[in-house]
Amino acid sequence: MHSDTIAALSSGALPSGVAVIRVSGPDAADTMQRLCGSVPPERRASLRTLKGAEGAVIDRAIVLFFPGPGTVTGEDLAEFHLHGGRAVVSACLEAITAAVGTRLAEAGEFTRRAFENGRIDLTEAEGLADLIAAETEGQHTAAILQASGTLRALYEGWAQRLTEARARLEASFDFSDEGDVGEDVADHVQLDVASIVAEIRAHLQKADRGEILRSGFKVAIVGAPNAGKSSLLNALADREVAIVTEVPGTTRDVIEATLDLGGIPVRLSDTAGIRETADRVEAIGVERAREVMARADLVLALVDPHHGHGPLARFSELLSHVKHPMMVAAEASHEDLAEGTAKGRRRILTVRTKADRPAPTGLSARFSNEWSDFRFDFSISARTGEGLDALTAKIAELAVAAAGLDGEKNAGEAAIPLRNRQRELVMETLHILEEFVGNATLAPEIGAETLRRAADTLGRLTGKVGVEDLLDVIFSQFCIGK
Ligand SMILES: Nc1nc2c(c(=O)[nH]1)N(C=O)[C@@H](CNc1ccc(C(=O)N[C@@H](CCC(=O)O)C(=O)O)cc1)CN2
Ligand SMILES: Nc1nc2c(ncn2[C@@H]2O[C@H](COP(=O)(O)OP(=O)(O)OP(=O)(O)O)[C@@H](O)[C@H]2O)c(=O)[nH]1
Ligand SMILES: [Mg+2]
Repeated sequence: MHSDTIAALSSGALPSGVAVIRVSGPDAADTMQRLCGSVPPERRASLRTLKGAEGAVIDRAIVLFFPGPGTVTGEDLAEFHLHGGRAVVSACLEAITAAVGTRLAEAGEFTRRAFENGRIDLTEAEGLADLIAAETEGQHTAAILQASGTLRALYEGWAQRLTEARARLEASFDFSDEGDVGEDVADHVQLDVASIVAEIRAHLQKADRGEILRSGFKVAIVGAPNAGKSSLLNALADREVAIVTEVPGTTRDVIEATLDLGGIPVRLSDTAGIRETADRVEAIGVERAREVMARADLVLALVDPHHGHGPLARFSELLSHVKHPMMVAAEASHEDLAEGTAKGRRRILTVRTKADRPAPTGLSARFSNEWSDFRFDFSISARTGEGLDALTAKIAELAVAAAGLDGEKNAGEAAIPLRNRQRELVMETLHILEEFVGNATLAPEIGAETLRRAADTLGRLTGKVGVEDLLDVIFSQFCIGK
């Protein structure tokens, strides 16, 4: 338990309709007494006139007192729901911190106390941080699950089973001269640990989804210069994010816009038109376009068949820069293209642009002929909006599927490691357990020690084991007042 009492504005930017100041610690009741003249009935909203040291009225406000340990922080907690003016709030904070032993809270300090007092574990604290940062429905859902303990239950469950397995192994040392008994136990423990390993592997496979929920589903808009890439970005973002001109080679840098599609943050990157170029700046842009394409979860390959941006073979060459095992448009069937990720490849959608313009004739027909038989996934016009809804719906569908929000509804399965910290420790646990599984020659004493290390690593995930060094990093990422 802490001996000092902390206070902070826990609501948002001022001025606001109402501002909430929270006070947590042994002097919370005292603070209430000083400012209100009495401590209101526990856990009941009460209207009080708050006064400062000299008796000046600070505000007439709603106040609440929650006695510990049944509170968010596990300590006595006082709340002042004030009129949200800057002077009101600063006068109130000043009056609160006038007492010796009461000070302003640091970022994340309320949540840190909740953790230190055993009200929540580290994964739940991380879930709370994500909950506050959540901007889309998908992020919201994942954060709620994590804040309410789905990861905790999973990791504590594994740690528990490992501890039991180790206990059985250790008990078997004593029987080792009785031959069979020891071997029998060892076999069973091997089976148990193997099934935990399988569960951990399945859990880690969801890490990509966590990454998508946290940092967004990445969509690269690529194609030859002038294909209409920037126009598509602007149309989807519904604002003029990128410069559009009739000059091929207009876009040189990567331009990003984030949309909320199906509850998933979708990060669109408009890129420089890909071509051989002598222009140094444009060449760098083309290189960046290739990098963006290689990292994308989805590639939108745009073609304006009116333009002589080269034959189908060049388009294939373009798509060959997609990092995953290659699919060449000229060779791949339409179905192959559409089934991109289903076969473990990056997904590519081919998009014909400028659908509002009449079919090409004359000179340009020479180039477009090649495309007349090509079956595009989508045909759009940034100018008229034609086809944009269908394309958007497809992107949303793919983003939702990639984030894994379309299937499993039960909480255990939906538990996704969202953070690098979580992924790395789960990975470490897996590697330790892999030393154990299938290693029949391992001496039981060493096996038991291996299981202990794995359980400890899980303990670092939930914060049960040696994480002092981590706490400053984790909690400083919160805002003041949380
Ligand atoms: N005004 C206010 N609103 C808030 C918070 C707060 O601190 N103050 N919270 C801050 O994060 C969240 C709510 N979190 C809370 C968590 C536990 C308890 C609590 O009193 N728990 C007790 C009793 C539970 C019960 O009555 O069922 C307990 O767990 O023992 C209160 C709020 C969001 N809204
Ligand atoms: N008619 C018509 N013109 C379009 C459409 N989309 C884009 N354009 C025109 O095509 C030209 C090129 O558009 P951009 O969006 O700048 O093309 P880009 O692919 O970003 O080109 P770079 O940045 O040079 O690689 C501009 O003159 C646009 O007005 C469309 O749907 N219909
Ligand atoms: Mg452009």
